[in-house]
Amino acid sequence: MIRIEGLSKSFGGKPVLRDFSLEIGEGERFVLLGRSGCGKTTLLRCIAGFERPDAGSIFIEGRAVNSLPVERRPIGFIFQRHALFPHKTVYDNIAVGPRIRGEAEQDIQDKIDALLAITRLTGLRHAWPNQLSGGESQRVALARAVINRPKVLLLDEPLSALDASLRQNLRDELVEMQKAFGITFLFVTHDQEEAMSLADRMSILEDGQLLQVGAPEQLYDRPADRFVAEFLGGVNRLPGVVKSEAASGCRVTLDDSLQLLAGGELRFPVGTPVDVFFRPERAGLADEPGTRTGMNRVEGVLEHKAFYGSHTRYRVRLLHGPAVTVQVRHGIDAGLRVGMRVWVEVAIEDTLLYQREKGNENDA
Ligand SMILES: Nc1ncnc2c1ncn2[C@@H]1O[C@H](COP(=O)(O)OP(=O)(O)OP(=O)(O)O)[C@@H](O)[C@H]1O
Repeated sequence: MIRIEGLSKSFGGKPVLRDFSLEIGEGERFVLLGRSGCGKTTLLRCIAGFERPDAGSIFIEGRAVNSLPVERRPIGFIFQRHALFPHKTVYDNIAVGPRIRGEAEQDIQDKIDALLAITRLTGLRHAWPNQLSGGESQRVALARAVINRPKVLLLDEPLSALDASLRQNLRDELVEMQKAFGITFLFVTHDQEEAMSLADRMSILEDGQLLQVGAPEQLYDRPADRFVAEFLGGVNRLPGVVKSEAASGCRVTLDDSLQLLAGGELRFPVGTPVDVFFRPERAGLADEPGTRTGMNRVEGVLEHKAFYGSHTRYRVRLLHGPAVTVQVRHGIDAGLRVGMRVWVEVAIEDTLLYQREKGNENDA
């Protein structure tokens, strides 16, 4: 549905997008995650036609749109600061597009009635924008963006101005509406949780290019590089050196007396300075060394405990290494007390390996 080939865009000689390419399938929800200023909005503005790329092509349904003006592209957009017309009611705000195109008033009314029902705004059709909550105005913006039945909807952090609980509800609603309308979504955000919960596929934009494209679970569980791993959630990082290769992965020494087996796809030659990564919630804690196979076990002292309702986070000072964080589901950690000797357990397959960053090679 969307194909972008070799897109480049600079501002004042500073490259923002560099030879950027991406394909998004029909009806797919694709989320682009990136930190502030990485070029997310610039990309959407190029696709929508507000910005002219320096190089590259944009195709929608196989048709090149580079030379089409904004209003001729089959695209709807919702931006972070959507502007509803303050002196128009909800109904009239949604009707703006079809009225400009000269559609019959009865047809417009039928379309808006259906949209108001889907967006749960029927009771607010005569309300004014200043009478709406943040979530309601965002739903009006959505109805307004999709009334022309665009093939593609571009969403630029549309939920970021809302508070956390509302954001979560609206995310679920957005997914339902996207399925109901059958529209292809390209959603950009700097919020990793939002990205993962919305996406069929996602990617991270950094330095004007994509780091890894895939399903959220794939990026989270099998990050292609350390930047993706760190961007998508908490990680423990233990510096070490590759000692030997084993059938199930690389054996890494962290300290003369501590070895771990890392089972990710990334393997490095013996002697390479590496970082072992594992996520706090993929680790477990035990008060005695367990016997299950396929696990790394590291001994330490439980230093700190914080209860979060659904889970508890522990800080464990390793006997032969730094402190690590372990997150355990509530109810399965009975009996663990600060000061105790414990064993941190991480499955070999959840123990990932990345080459140490330049400049930190002597960390271990
Ligand atoms: N019209 C412009 N003129 C000059 N520089 C610009 C222009 N638009 C964007 N930039 C610069 O390009 C870079 C990328 O901006 P962009 O708005 O695309 O980032 P973003 O990832 O959407 O950030 P945020 O998450 O903060 O909205 C920034 O450094 C920004 O200052």
